[in-house]
Amino acid sequence: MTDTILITGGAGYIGSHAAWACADRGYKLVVLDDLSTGREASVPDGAELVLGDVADEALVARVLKDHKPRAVMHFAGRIVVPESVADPIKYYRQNTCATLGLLAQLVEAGTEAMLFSSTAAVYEPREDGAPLAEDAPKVPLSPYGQSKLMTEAMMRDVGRAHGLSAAILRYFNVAGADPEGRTGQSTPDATHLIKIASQVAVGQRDKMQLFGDDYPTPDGTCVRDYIHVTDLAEAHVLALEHVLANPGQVTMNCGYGRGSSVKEVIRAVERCTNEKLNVEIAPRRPGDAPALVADVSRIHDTLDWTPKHDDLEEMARSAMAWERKLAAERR
Ligand SMILES: NC(=O)c1ccc[n+]([C@@H]2O[C@H](COP(=O)([O-])OP(=O)(O)OC[C@H]3O[C@@H](n4cnc5c(N)ncnc54)[C@H](O)[C@@H]3O)[C@@H](O)[C@H]2O)c1
Ligand SMILES: O=c1ccn([C@@H]2O[C@H](COP(=O)(O)OP(=O)(O)O[C@H]3O[C@H](CO)[C@H](O)[C@H](O)[C@H]3O)[C@@H](O)[C@H]2O)c(=O)[nH]1
Repeated sequence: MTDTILITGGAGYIGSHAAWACADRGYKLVVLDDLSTGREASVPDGAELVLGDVADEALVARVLKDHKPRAVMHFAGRIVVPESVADPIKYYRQNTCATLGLLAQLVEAGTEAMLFSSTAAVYEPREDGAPLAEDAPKVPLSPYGQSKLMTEAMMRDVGRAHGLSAAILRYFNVAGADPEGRTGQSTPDATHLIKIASQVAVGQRDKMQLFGDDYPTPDGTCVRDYIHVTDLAEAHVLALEHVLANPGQVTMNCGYGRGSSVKEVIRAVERCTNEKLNVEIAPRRPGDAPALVADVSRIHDTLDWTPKHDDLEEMARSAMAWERKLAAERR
């Protein structure tokens, strides 16, 4: 019998890519999403979309009873770092507390496994940009990162006590869009570098800002480990199959283990169009870490995962194609 997977936030950027990856693999899907930042058209054909709040425990209980998913991939949540600094209650409520309710319902329903979207924002950034292994010190700079770290702790305790298997996936910087153009990053006011630079490259924005060129990094701009969302989605399918076959808990960084500076990203986007982007040097953005690069030993030791899109230009090209598609839809 085909396994059913519940995907919370499956209409969102990363969740919809993971949903398509699961659909391509033949899983039956139920997506629970309130469409607060998600896009209904990004949900794979054939997946059942339940409109609602993941914090609504009665609704979650009903979905679990009706569909009996073998596992849940939990993407739903709030993701804007500066907003979390201004409104921490929202982040602890919608990320941490909502996930506590979800965990309670998963235990009640006897669901086998849960995958959770965590983040590199849980780590204490290193000044030297050295790769961060999963056991590196955790000192989140924002309530967003803290809300994710608290959720990780809850998952471990609940998993241990009640036999809920768990894969905690700490994403580094996710970028790009589905190469088949089925989904992409669709939030109108997204703040992510590759999305913004792609919008400038396709003429949807006049200019962009580069936040800080005086960091203690090789070219003075922040360094990040950018991972193509399609490779990340594939890692989810493999992590799902890993925890279903090997009950227990695993925490894995998701990145390529290579840092790129903001200037390098901008140059990669420029190479896609052979045109200079209009970039303004601006002050540092509060809360930005100088460098965040993943140590990816564990994910490679654990999963048979071979990234296929490890290329900044490819990320930028797919993001640009998606921006053009979104613009055409708006016309
Ligand atoms: N984008 C990144 O670079 C990044 C990096 C690290 C971790 N993450 C994590 O990955 C997950 C997905 O991020 P994303 O970039 O796809 O964001 P997104 O905003 O595109 O997706 C979130 C989805 O969840 C839905 N949602 C939000 N709150 C909900 C609620 N209470 N009930 C039901 N649905 C709800 C939204 O409508 C949306 O479809 C988040 O948990 C985020 O913290 C993202
Ligand atoms: O218009 C822009 C946008 C970004 N940047 C810079 O580009 C780098 C990357 O910024 P992003 O906003 O793309 O990504 P962040 O590293 O801030 O954060 C992302 O990755 C984190 C993990 O590393 C968290 O998970 C978070 O949710 C996710 O948004 C930063 O130095 C930022 O200052 C610019 O210079 N100009």
